[in-house]
Amino acid sequence: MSQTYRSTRSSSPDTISFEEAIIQGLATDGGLFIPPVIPQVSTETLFSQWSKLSFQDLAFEIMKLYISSKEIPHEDLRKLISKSYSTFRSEKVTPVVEKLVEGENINILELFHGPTYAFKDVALQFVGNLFEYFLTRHNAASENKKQITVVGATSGDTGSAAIYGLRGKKDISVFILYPTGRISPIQEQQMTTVEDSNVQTLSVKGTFDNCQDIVKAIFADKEFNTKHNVGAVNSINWARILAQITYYFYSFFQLNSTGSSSKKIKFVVPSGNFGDILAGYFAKKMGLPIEKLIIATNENDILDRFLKSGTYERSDDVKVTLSPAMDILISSNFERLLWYLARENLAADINNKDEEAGKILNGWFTELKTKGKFTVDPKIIKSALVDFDSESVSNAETIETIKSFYEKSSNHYVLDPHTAVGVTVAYKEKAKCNDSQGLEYICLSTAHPAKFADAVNKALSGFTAYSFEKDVLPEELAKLATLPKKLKFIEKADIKLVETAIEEELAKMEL
Ligand SMILES: Cc1ncc(COP(=O)(O)O)c(C=O)c1O
Ligand SMILES: N[C@@H](CCOP(=O)(O)O)C(=O)O
Repeated sequence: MSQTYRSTRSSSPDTISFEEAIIQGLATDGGLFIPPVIPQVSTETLFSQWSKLSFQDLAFEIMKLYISSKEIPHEDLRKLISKSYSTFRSEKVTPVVEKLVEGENINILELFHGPTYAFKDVALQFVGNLFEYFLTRHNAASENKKQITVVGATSGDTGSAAIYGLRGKKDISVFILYPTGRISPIQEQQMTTVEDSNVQTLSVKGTFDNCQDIVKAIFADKEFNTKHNVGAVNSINWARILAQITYYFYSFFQLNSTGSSSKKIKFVVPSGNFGDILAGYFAKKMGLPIEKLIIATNENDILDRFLKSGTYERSDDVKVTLSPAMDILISSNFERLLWYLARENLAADINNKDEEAGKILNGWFTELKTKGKFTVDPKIIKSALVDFDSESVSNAETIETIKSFYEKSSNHYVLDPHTAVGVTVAYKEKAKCNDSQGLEYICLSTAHPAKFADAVNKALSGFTAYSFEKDVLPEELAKLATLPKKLKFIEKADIKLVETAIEEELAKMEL
């Protein structure tokens, strides 16, 4: 089994180790690191062994397939996993709430039981501990002490999850860029009220895509990167995707532990940067018999448009929606999927398939940069549609679903607006497909509703029995409003302004 990594844009046969891929974050050619070999798991192993494991044991079985024990000995990997999930409020880490509406096959996979109440915690608690592990080991063995400057972009959730994963960690500083006024008040409070001196938030006048572009440009700035050892916490970092694979297996087993072919499962995933659903693609390719992965987008629907037209087109017109964490125009991780699709469909008959796929991807992404779009061979779309389907959802539909789900579910279940986008898509998919008997939908619930008071109250304030403070808001989040905020404004989405701010703040930090 190969446990090495290569860039999606590389046409060289060279590969790098897991540690290099994680510490480097983004490849110097602008590509994302991927494992060219996806490990396979037999049906026998899945249903006679893995289906009985706890979340932590399952995470260990999956991760050890992607990380050589020469890099992280198994005992250390187990400890890293156990530490990472000890901070979760649910014993199951990511529980499935089954059939909330009587007679309907919609199940909710709750991914928000970590420290910051969003799915990002599942990966970022692990990533924080992984950075610490690699740095401590390096610094103990070398006279050349290393420090990492983590620079991340957020549309609201990655930022706080990264900060909570890395706060107070030795030799690591964290800078998080977010678009001013485009995240929810609680998300901003979560990020800006952390007192640890190694953390700084940067509120940037612009959109999430501007922030993400600046982060990628900082990685490409050789001088700055070499001087500061820039690290990635966004899902450009492979460890983010890896850690998310576990909950696809774990939730599948919660509904179908025997592998019974009459119990099929479709996953519906609210998508923006395509990191969450990409983990589902890896689970499927490893052998988990997922029927379909359904991409659910809000009105920022580049992914849905691509699957329907074959043209990946950047627009500058980001729509402000009620699911702001998905207000994203360019989905970073889509590039990873395209690499596998290009290799399978356009390089199948070539000897050096990996290198050829890299060449193709490089061509597409150069076109995206110069012409604002690229179009793929119809074979790519046909192949993508074997694993994926997609739908987009309007603000009005989002509100309607929060309302109707509250009305008809047991215990008046409150959906956050991102989860509501997914649930709406599940209903659309049900109406569109002639699903077989026994088919179940697992809708990923990517955030706690308390993080998005505006949308939730808009949908539910008409119900006399409903109270946001009493029914939705956890005490831990309510308290944040009273704490002092630490943030720095960046007047323009400009890389130089951001680099200067980082250097000014770094000089003040005692790492
Ligand atoms: C609450 C929430 N839902 C969904 C998404 C979309 O996930 P992804 O970017 O991995 O597609 C995000 C942000 O990434 C999010 O914060
Ligand atoms: N929705 C995200 C955007 C960043 O995505 P990432 O998964 O690449 O970190 C957020 O909440 O910040």
